Amino acid sequence: MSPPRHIAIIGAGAWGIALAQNFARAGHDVTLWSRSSVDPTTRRLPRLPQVALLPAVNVTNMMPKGADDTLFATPTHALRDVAAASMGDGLVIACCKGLERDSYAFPADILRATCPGRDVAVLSGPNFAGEIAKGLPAAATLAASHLSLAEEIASRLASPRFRLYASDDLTGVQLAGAAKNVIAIAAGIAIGAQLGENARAALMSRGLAEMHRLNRALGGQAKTLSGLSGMGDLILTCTGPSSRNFRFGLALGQNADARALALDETHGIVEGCRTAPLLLKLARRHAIDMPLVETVSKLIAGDMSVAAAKAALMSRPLATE
Ligand SMILES: NC(=O)c1ccc[n+]([C@@H]2O[C@H](COP(=O)([O-])OP(=O)(O)OC[C@H]3O[C@@H](n4cnc5c(N)ncnc54)[C@H](O)[C@@H]3O)[C@@H](O)[C@H]2O)c1
Ligand SMILES: O=P(O)(O)OC[C@H](O)CO
Repeated sequence: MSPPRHIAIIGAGAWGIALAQNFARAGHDVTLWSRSSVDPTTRRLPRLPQVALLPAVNVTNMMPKGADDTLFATPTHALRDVAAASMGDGLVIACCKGLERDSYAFPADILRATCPGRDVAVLSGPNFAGEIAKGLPAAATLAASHLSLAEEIASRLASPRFRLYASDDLTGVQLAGAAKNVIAIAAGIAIGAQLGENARAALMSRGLAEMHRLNRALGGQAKTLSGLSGMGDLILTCTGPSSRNFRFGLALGQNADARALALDETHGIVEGCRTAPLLLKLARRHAIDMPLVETVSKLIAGDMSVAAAKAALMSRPLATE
């Protein structure tokens, strides 16, 4: 085991709380920052009153300073503001999955801009927060600009319950993390609209093909998409009923008022809703065809019905694999 570190987690939603539990259990000194005020007597967070944190987690609404490592677990759209307010000179790790509006920046690019001079890494993989919080076994990719840096970070943050695999492919890891949420919405729609398991598998495979095309254009490595942050997270999010992206798609496929649900962040962020139109624009900038992402964007915007989406995707010109 590596020596305990002072770890700051920024963002006290499902993922921030789970990461705090994980690192506290592994023996680190953890400070969890919540933007809402915290009740110090119960150590419970007002937005998630059912969550009682391990005693080793120090909860604060003052931005922690002097941490060895700072992990950001807010939604992607909030990252720039909270990272700009973060203090210290230690490593910063993006744990959110998505793209920033207007800039189309991935989380690590946002951290590079807001935390100059600090090492930047990304943590991404098939990880439902609820399972991590319980200490169930899991694995993820830890990416940094150099493999040696990624390996060093992985070795000091991994634990017997949470294995970390090092990667130097920041682009591939982040593209996969952003895109799988969009494909998971498509998978949920297919199941919600009773289009069948064959349709879901086809959407996952063709979604992966779209991810490969954009990944190549952005300079990411193909092998990343076969790994934990690629296939691993795609499988989990498209098939795990606790995925919020999948559940949102399910509701949309069942004709429920899913758009209102997605915008209500008290049920947790559905990152794929924000990501879909941004990913489509990013793809168009690189002249990459992403018909599935385009279709999901239209469905989310209410510009297409599920029946029309099914007809459009099934009548596209036949292609090779
Ligand atoms: N939940 C998971 O299983 C999981 C796993 C891996 C990665 N992620 C990613 O982590 C990120 C966060 O997800 P989550 O599940 O914790 O979401 P969540 O909706 O449960 O929590 C989001 C947290 O961010 C805070 N927040 C929102 N806007 C903010 C702002 N402008 N400034 C400061 N804080 C703000 C909210 O108060 C809340 O505490 C997402 O990008 C998600 O894709 C989630
Ligand atoms: O609940 P979701 O759909 O945001 O997915 C959570 C994680 O990203 C799964 O790895």
